[in-house]
Amino acid sequence: MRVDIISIFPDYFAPLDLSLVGKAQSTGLLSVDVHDLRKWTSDVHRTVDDTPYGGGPGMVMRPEPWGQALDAIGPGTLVVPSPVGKPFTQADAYSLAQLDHLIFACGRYEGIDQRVIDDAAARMPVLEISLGDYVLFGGEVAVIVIMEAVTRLLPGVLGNASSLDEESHSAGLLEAPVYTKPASWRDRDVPDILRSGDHGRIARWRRTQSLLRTASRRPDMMASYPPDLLDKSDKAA
Ligand SMILES: N#Cc1c(-c2ccc3ccn(Cc4ccncc4)c3c2)n[nH]c1N
Repeated sequence: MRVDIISIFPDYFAPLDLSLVGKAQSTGLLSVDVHDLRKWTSDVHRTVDDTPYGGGPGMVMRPEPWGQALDAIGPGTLVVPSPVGKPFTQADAYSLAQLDHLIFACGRYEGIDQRVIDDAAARMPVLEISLGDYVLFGGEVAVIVIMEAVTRLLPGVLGNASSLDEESHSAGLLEAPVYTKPASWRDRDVPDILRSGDHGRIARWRRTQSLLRTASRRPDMMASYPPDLLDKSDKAA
């Protein structure tokens, strides 16, 4: 997978060289290039913003530098983090992980001139994505989140690919609680079932915990969980 990131704060993406994203790059599963939008400005002040037509607070990102940047880097699938985007989900991460070339456009100020999105959409797929219902300063942190969610789904990145199957949001439910040694810590013991060695019972216990946790914390997920996937034993949970 090839990833290009365009931002006025390219140094923001240094963390992508750490952890598994960095490993994915070193093993050739992923190539990440970060571009400074100001590279495509032509004035002495390298201006990327201007006042909004129609008035209003703040500044808007000028279309010209973005147009030239996307002409140079595209085509690919353009991902634009935005407070008005579609909420990002694990399903979106899976979809993005199938693609060959992602281009992330990191806006700042009050956003990017709408004509940049419209112009790009005429020659490549454009996805406007929101992390959630709160307002950030810009798109950079969203790109780091999306990059982490997508990269961990690339074949070969996670040592134990089966861990993807049962983790939260992949199976449509929240995952069960996890424990490790010691068996007792501050007078709190690991549930006996997890130390029983009975993998069938352990699997049923985890399923029950997953359902209980999801019902308690995310009734919205329970409501959209396919009823036919709830078997008889679950109904007793
Ligand atoms: N993804 C995502 C986001 C953003 C976000 C993303 C890109 C930009 C570029 C500029 N801003 C600042 C801004 C723009 C418009 N209105 C208010 C503030 C951004 C916010 N905020 N909240 C999210 N979940």
